Amino acid sequence: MIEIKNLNKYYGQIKVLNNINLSIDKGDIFAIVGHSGAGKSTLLRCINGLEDYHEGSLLVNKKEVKNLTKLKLREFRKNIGMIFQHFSLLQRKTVFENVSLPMELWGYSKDEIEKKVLNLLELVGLESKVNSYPKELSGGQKQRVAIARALTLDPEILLSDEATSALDPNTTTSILNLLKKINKQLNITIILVTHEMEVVKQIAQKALLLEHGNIIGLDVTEDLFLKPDEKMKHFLGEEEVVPKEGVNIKLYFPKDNAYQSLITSMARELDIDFSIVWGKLEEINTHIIGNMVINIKEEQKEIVCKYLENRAITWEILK
Ligand SMILES: Nc1ncnc2c1ncn2[C@@H]1O[C@H](COP(=O)(O)OP(=O)(O)OP(=O)(O)O)[C@@H](O)[C@H]1O
Repeated sequence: MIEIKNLNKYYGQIKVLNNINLSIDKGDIFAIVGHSGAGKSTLLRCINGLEDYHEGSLLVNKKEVKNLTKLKLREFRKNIGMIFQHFSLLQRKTVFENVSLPMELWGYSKDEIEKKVLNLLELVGLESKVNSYPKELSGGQKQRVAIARALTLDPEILLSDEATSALDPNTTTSILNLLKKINKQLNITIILVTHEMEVVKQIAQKALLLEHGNIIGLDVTEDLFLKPDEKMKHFLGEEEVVPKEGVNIKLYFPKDNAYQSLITSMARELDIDFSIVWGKLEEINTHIIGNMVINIKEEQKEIVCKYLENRAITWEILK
């Protein structure tokens, strides 16, 4: 649905997006992650045609975005809803009026607007707030209004620019659950920009990591977190502190393997002792994944490696 090839974008002399290549399928929930200034919002704005790009290609539904005429661009943007960190609601308008705004601009009839807006407010769980004003709503409720507004024109794509960054963790989870529901029920492709790894873990099926305009990771979310490469570790700020003595082995448990008592059976079968340096289990995109570092004696290295080689498990010796 979205195909980006060798995309470069400059602000003046400064290259802010460097050789971006990625594709997003219909129905995906795709995260663009990075620290401040990485180029996330710029990439999002290139996707909806708000920003121009200088080199490369960006196809949405097989159309090159930068070649769209003004008129076509207006039609194109109708197909892309957007939500923001600070909700962008009009304070003097009620919830109903805020949500109905895009439909009014597009000249829909009063009946169509009323039906659609009430349906959407029900979908986002705000039917009781139809006549409230934004100042009477919590942050989470304001974002629900913004989500309803973004869906009025039946877009195929929803772009979210740090939509949960101003919310507390519980409210964030409830908004992410709403986005998942929308993705499933309406089959809307969701692209979200965030600097929060928790958001990525909770919702994204795939994620792109951006640093200074460069892609430093692009994968299925579980794989990004299951076995992070050096860049990803640095990105996550994870420094592995391990004992200097002996051999440290890191074990990665994929989705369905997390609960297997592999290490206890290994200890029993090989009749060896080892220490667990650290371990953690995490829920990523509804799958449990985990990793663990064990420390063994140098003389046990060969037999343990042999044992692990015969298992369906990923592992590495930490240097
Ligand atoms: N209109 C502009 N003119 C010039 N430079 C810009 C403009 N917009 C963004 N930049 C620069 O481009 C780079 C990428 O900005 P962008 O807003 O895309 O990053 P980001 O990853 O979304 O950051 P944040 O999370 O802080 O919003 C930054 O160095 C920024 O200063």
